[in-house]
Amino acid sequence: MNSTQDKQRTLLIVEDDLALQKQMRWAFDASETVVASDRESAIAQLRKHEPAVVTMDLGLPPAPDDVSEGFKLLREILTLAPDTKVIVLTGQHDRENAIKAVGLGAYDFFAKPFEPELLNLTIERAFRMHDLQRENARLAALEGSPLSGLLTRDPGMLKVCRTIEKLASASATVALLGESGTGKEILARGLHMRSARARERFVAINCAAIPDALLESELFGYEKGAFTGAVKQTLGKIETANGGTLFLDEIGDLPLALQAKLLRFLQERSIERIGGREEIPVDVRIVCATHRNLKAQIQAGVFREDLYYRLAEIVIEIPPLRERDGDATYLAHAFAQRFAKENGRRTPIFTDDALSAIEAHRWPGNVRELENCIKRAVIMADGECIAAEDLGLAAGDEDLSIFNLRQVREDAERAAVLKVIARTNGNIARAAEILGVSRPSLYDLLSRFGLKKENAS
Ligand SMILES: Nc1ncnc2c1ncn2[C@@H]1O[C@H](COP(=O)(O)OP(=O)(O)OP(=O)(O)O)[C@@H](O)[C@H]1O
Repeated sequence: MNSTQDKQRTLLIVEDDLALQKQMRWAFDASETVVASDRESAIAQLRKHEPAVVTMDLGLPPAPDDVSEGFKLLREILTLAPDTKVIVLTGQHDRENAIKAVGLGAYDFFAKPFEPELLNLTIERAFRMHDLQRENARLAALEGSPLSGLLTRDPGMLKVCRTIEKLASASATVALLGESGTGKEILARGLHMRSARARERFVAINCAAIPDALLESELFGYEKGAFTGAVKQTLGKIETANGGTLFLDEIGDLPLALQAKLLRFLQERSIERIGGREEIPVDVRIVCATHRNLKAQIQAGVFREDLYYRLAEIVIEIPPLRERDGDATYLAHAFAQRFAKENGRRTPIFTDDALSAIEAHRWPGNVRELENCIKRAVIMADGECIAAEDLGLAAGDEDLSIFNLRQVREDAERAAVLKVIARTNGNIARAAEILGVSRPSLYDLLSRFGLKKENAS
């Protein structure tokens, strides 16, 4: 967290006049300043420090009297880091180039010689604008989730959402397979809301939560007097969902006798209430879900194969939370914001060790477990921070996975180094520049990964 904040306050000064460079560094000491005196070193600094704001002279070596090198640098900065706020310093009567620079995407311009106080104000404003844009982008990402109420940034999960969107208009029966708490119901609702049936009802029934003896009447309904206690005619969930979508959760727990009855309904598309004689046509779209392995259940003889093929016209596998890149911390922030708002509190900040613990935990209960964990932490946290101990996650678990995370980082670093070394044909100076590290650091990495060449230059 802190390192990101520091980065956001970094100012890059590109100035070839070393005396002026020093003066500027001194004048703008409210920010972390880094300097460069030509285009190449400026780009290297940009990659390394990711400054939020850059001030740059348009006249840069090798032709300080010309603006072409300056414009080239401006274009490169805006291509590499489009959010950077660039303030261009021009000659006293150089309106034309100033306007051109702003046209290319510079944030503002200033004529030289400048008054440090005035330039400082513009720099401050640029930092604020940068922060605001970041915050807006973050909020937009929160709101612009692919399906209503579903938050994710993981490519695998985004793909699932796109599939759901595509399938919404079709009438095919969809089976959602995934561990408990992975969001199967949210996805089923998303499918319904995006379909032509959205104005009709979405009816959910959890086959595992209702005793077998009651499940039949819950699904199919009954006529008055059908059995003791049947005091009035009652519609079942299937009929209630007529015109809309029926979500059969935990379908793997449906008893065999009811499997036969459900299969008949799927074939005939009509039902008979318990104790009734009438065939009632029902038009529903079926979405079912289970955390069980249906194929294994078929093998074991507890799930009908013919029903499986009726239900699983399209199968969507939902990845568990531990396999979604970055989603655990992303969701943790979103839930903390939501629960804090609901409790009239300020959104707490996660400490670094809390974030590491969230990343490291395996989340066997998936998003539901994470949601409950953050809800409790928001209530338990004393101040404005959520620390690792507020989360109450098992410590042993953590250590193991931190080891794994390190491995993941190391693998990613190794892959990046290898790729850049290959691209630059072994040119260490160039590779270090692209990777945003110093040459000695790159040598260290090469030897750590056993990639060091004897005569590396
Ligand atoms: N990607 C997500 N973004 C936000 N909230 C989510 C997400 N996935 C799940 N949730 C929330 O987590 C909880 C569990 O989700 P849901 O009931 O859809 O899971 P499920 O897979 O159907 O679980 P089960 O198999 O136990 O019925 C719900 O409160 C839901 O709102």
